[in-house]
Amino acid sequence: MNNPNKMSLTDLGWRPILQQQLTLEDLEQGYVARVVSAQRDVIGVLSEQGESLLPLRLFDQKDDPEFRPTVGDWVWVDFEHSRARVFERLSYLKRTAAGSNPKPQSIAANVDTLFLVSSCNKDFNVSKLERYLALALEAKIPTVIVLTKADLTNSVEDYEAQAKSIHVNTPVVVVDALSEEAIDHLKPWLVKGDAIAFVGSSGVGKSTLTNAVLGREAQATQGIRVDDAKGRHTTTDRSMHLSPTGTWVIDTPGMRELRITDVSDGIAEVFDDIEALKLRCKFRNCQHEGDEGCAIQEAIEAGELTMRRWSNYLKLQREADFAASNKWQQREKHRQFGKMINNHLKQKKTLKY
Ligand SMILES: Nc1nc2c(ncn2[C@@H]2O[C@H](COP(=O)(O)OP(=O)(O)OP(=O)(O)O)[C@@H](O)[C@H]2O)c(=O)[nH]1
Ligand SMILES: [Zn+2]
Repeated sequence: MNNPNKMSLTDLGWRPILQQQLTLEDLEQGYVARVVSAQRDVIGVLSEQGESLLPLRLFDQKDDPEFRPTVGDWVWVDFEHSRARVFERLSYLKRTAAGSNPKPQSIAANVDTLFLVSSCNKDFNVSKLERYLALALEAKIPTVIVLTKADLTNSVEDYEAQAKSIHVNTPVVVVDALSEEAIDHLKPWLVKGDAIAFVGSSGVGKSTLTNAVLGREAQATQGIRVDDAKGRHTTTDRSMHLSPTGTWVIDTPGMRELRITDVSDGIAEVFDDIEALKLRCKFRNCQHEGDEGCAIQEAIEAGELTMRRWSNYLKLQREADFAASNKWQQREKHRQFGKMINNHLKQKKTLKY
């Protein structure tokens, strides 16, 4: 059957480094595809063969929320023998759902550029941007901060300067997302074959920018409530769309649920200034609480480090430590349970023979 959605691996965003994960045998027995949509039991993929739907049960990793295929993933499929596997990811973004037993949920894999969207109004919050950026850098995704609603403020420069102060290597662009030029500001990152994604609070303009990149009429965007600067949540599906210029846009649901999981590396990267200062404290075990020769305290007094940034660093670090310890406790619980079962089986065996 003629499949209209046949695409070359290059157009799908294939990277030579992924080749290392393929054997000659793999290529003889199966094919490589990219996941463009994910539902509960089935994923949609595109490949040189065209478009197809694959049941999740083909994958060994199907029961692990972190390793089952998600949007953006590369997969290898041997349909004849009902086998499939997910490639090791070049980047991976997940979130932790709320609740007493938080399970990680995949947001996207192999994203090339993440646009962290906030707007020049009450949504703008440096500590929140630092939090998102820590997650993005932990996920190993090059990130750009996009400030929307430039047309609704007189203090664009002020917002821009604050955003730029977060991390030297993270570019900041300021746009009126409704204007025709908005897309020009994002052009440097809209590379053919690359996958991009917009994250940020509800109502900041993610759908508007997505529609601009995809060249489609704005749909499903909703009016923002002026009084509390909160928009309604309107984006729900999780899939990857192709723009007219060949860039893939991964459409993610609102990320209000984004929580700090185990992101100590991301935090260290966002706050590299603080990490560098800590090395300059007089004593190696400095608690940075008024200790003699504390470089952190000195930087705060000199106005080089804001109390806000320091407090947010401590707060995010505490959350990350907590998440890490929780993870360890969960693993320990599993280990103990496994041990109990083993002992039980052993006992049964002894009884039998
Ligand atoms: N004036 C102005 N309005 C904007 C701008 N960006 C977005 N809006 C408006 O703000 C509202 C919310 O924009 P959306 O694109 O739906 O926001 P979103 O981030 O996708 O929101 P969710 O789907 O809820 O996550 C819409 O009414 C947009 O038209 C901008 O730069 N300037
Ligand atoms: Zn110190």
